[in-house]
Amino acid sequence: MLVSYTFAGFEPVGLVASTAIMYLEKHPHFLDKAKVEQEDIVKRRSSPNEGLNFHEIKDMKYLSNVINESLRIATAKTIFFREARNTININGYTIPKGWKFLSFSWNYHMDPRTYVRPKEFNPSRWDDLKTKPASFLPFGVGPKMCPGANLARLEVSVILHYFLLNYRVEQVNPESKIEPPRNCLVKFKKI
Ligand code: HEM
Repeated sequence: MLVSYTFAGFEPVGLVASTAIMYLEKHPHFLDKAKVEQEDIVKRRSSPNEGLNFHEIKDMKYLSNVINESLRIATAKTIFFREARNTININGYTIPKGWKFLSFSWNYHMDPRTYVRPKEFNPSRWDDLKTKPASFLPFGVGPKMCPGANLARLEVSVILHYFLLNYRVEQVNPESKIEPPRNCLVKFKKI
C-alpha cells in the first residue's frame, strides 16, 4: 500500500506543478497576479522568520485558480476504466449493464459549454465558474476517487509558493510544446 501511495502520489504532482510553471511563464500577466498574491501573504507575516502555514495556503484564492486550471489541462487526457451498473444511453449509443467502458476526461475538461475557449490557459475563468457535476474530475469520482486529492493540492501550492517568490524558468528548447510539459527542458533562475 505504501508503495502504491508513493508512486501514485509522486508523478502527477510533478506533472501539475510543472504544467502550472510552464503556463505561468508563457503568460506573464497571470504570473504577475499569482506572484503579487504570494508577496502579499509574506508581507502580512509578523516576522520574516515565519514560514508558510496552512491558513496562508487556504487564503491563496488566485493560486487555487491556477491549480484548478493546471489540473484541468494536465489531466485532460486521463482515461477512467469503469463498469456500467445499469444500461445507459449516451448520445444515441447504448452501454449495456455490466459492460466495461472507458471514460475520457477530454470530453468534459475541454467542453466549450463549461470552459470558454477550453484550450487556453486562463486561471481567471475560475473566479466565478460554476462547474456542473462531472465537468471537472482531475482526481476521478466515486469510491475509487484519488485519496491523495487534498494532499496533492497542498503539495502543488507549496511548490508554487516558493517557485513564484524565488525562481523563474527559461525554456532551453522553445520549439518544444509545453503541453504536456514532458519534453520541455528548462533552466531555473534564482531571482
Ligand atoms: C495532482 C496530483 C494527483 C492527481 C491528478 C491524481 C489523480 C488520480 C486519479 C485520476 C485516480 C483514479 C481515480 C478514479 O479511478 O476515479 C487516482 C487514484 C489514486 N491516487 Fe491519485 N492523484 C494525484 C495525487 C495523489 C497523491 C498525492 C496520492 C497519495 C499520496 C495519490 C494516491 C492515489 C491512490 C492510492 C489511488 C488509487 C485509489 C484506488 O484505487 O482506490 N494520488 N489519482
